[in-house]
Amino acid sequence: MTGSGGFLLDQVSVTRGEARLLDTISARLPAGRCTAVVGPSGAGKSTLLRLLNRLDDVSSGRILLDDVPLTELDVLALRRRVGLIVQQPVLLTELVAEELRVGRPELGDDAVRELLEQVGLPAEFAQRRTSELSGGEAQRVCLARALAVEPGVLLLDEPTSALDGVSSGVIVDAARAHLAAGRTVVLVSHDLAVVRSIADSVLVLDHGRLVAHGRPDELEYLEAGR
Ligand SMILES: Nc1ncnc2c1ncn2[C@@H]1O[C@H](COP(=O)(O)OP(=O)(O)OP(=O)(O)O)[C@@H](O)[C@H]1O
Repeated sequence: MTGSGGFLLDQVSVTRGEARLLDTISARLPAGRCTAVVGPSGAGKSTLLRLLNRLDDVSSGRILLDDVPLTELDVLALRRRVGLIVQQPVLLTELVAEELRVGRPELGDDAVRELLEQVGLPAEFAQRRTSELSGGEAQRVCLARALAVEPGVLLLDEPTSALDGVSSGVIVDAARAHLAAGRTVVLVSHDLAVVRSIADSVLVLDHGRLVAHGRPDELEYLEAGR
C-alpha cells in the first residue's frame, strides 16, 4: 500500500437488533484516493462512514487502517487522523474561533482566518456566535474545524444536504485540495455528477450489501441521471 490513510474492510457486518445495516462488506479504500459511497436512501452509506472513525463499531468482520486493525488504535488518535463531516453539523463552543481550536488549541489568529477563507467564510466570522449561524455556515465551520487538525483522511457525508450550490462547491474544493495534498477522501453523496468528477473508485450499496465496486466510468449506477 502506498502512502497512508488506506482502509481495508474485511467481511464487515453491522446488525442492530433484527436489522442488518451492513452485510459482509469487503473492499479496499486506497490511500491518497477518493472513494465514493453511493446508493439509495437507507442503503447503509452513513453507517459505513461512521465505522471508519469508530463512531459506530462493526458487529463482525474487521477494518484496518494502513494495515492496523482500528480496534488496536486509540480512538481519539484515530479521530485526529480521520476527520468526519456529518449531515447535521454539531457545534461545541460559543464562538467560531473557539470552535476551530477544539482539536488544535494552539491555532493562531492567522491560521483561523486562513481556515475560514478555505471554507468560503469571511475573516469576521471568527468572532461570530456559533448559535447564530445558518445551517450552511455551521457546516462550513464544521469542515474548517475538521481541516484544522490536518487529518490524513476526510470522511464527507452527504456534503450537499444542508448547503446551497456555492457552499457545496466549497466542500468539493476542500476535498480536491485534500486529494491534491496526497490525502484520502471517502465521500457519501447522492450527487452523481460530483461523484463522477471526483471519485477514483465507487462503492455501490443497496440494502446493506455491496452490489458494485469499480471506477466511475465502469458503473451502470452512475449512468442514471446523466
Ligand atoms: N440504530 C439503528 N437501529 C436500527 N436501524 C438503524 C439504526 N441506525 C440506522 N438504521 C437503519 O439502517 C439503514 C441504513 O442507514 P444509513 O443512515 O446508513 O443509510 P444511508 O444509506 O446513509 O441513507 P441516506 O442516504 O438516507 O442518508 C436505514 O434503514 C436506517 O433506518
